[in-house]
Amino acid sequence: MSFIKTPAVPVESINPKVKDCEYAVRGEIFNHAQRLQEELEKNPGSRPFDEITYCNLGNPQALGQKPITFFRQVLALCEYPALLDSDEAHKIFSSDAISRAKKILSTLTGKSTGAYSHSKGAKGLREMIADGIALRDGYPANPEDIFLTDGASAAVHMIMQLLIRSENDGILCPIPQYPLYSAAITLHGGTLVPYYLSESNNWGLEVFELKGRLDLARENGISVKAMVVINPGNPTGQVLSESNQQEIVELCRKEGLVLLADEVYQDNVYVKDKKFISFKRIIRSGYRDDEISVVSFQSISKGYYGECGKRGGYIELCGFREDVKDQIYKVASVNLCSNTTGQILASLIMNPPKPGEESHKLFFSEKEAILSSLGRRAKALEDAFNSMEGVSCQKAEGAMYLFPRIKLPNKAIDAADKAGMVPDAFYALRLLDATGLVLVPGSGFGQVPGTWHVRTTILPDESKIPDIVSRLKTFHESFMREFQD
Ligand SMILES: Cc1ncc(COP(=O)(O)O)c(CN[C@@H]2CONC2=O)c1O
Repeated sequence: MSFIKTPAVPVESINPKVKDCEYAVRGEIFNHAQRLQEELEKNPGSRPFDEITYCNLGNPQALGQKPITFFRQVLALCEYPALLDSDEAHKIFSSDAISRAKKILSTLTGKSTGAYSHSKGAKGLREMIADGIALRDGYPANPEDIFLTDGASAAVHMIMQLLIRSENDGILCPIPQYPLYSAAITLHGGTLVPYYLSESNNWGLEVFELKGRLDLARENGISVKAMVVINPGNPTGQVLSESNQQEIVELCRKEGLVLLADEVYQDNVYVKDKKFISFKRIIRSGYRDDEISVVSFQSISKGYYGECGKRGGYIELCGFREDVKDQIYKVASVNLCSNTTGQILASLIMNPPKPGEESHKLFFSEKEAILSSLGRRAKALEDAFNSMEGVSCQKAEGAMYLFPRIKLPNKAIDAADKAGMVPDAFYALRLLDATGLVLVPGSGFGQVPGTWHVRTTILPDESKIPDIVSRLKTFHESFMREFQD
């Protein structure tokens, strides 16, 4: 019997779009961290640190954040409905969790989380989400324009698949950007059209920069279909001003661009002088449905809920014609439906307990404790970075990240070059080897050529922040001494 000598699927034979796409958040530095973690488990004490601290991923519950009690009580009851009839239930679960679970189960096909739901997501859950959007914005939302998805990532892929016909179709993306967008555009065969956020303007979005990039792409034969805006920003942490949002909407209207409004950090605003305003609200307060098309993205992975592993989220469509919405529905139908746990959580984050309800007091205290702590951690890390030689960090107004700029000495850049590495990846790797802290090189998000950054999350437990700051500073001082020009 002849054995196959060559791999059944040689890498040369796979889709080049897959080979071309990159996703730095779980890239080479992360892989090295995994190796170090295995080494530490085998040989404790083998490194100048006891544990790996993953600051590469916005994964709150991986770093100790507790889930919201009310959300988990409702989920538990939905997953095991027999509890609803037991006397024990009322001793463990709040009455509003029990009533919410009964209401949710009544919206599910077969009254079971185990059944396929409608391909847009259970209609009753979409109605609850629509109510939450209307309460947030002060404008109605149509449940038929909401599609529940297995996280915002799946939603981004669905929309890129819809918009991109060939490499001649371009998508305007912020630089730095969350690399889901560059990866999705590559995977779907389109062209990323960059527009640079202005670091000196606290990562503000300048319309003349946008227009210049748009015109340049069009001169090069690119049909620019859409524009991505991430607000609050990842990795930059800015919260757009309402006037900036209005400029963006007007530009999209004038230029016929679909606005892709990634708002997964809408519950993560830490500064008093900013608040989250949805693009949906901006549109509804000044535009007709036939003037602009907007896709709003939401996720259960962020905010104060951080339910990343449950994979839930939604898109809300505004200003799309029925024949296009039918195409989106067709694509959603191919995947049958998103998972029902994620659907339930999406309905919960958009309809949390209200004042006066039994669970509201506990819910509110849990939510405020998480958000105020995130705000303190953001400020502590922002101040730490700004105290370090050659480092400047913009205000972390929202989201879950900091993106400090590091002015690396030429000697460090030469050393990186000799190691065959991009300078900020060289810095991040040296930082990891010295401290166990996993940060992502700014080059993984894009940056103005010749500038170097790293991205860290603000997620390690607040009690660990002083030690993290101390490790960052000690490493940085040693690195800058070693490579002093
Ligand atoms: C701006 C933005 N959009 C979408 C997503 C995807 O969210 P889902 O979990 O709903 O698919 C993320 C995840 N944030 C990534 C994951 O962790 N760190 C990050 O930068 C994100 O930051």
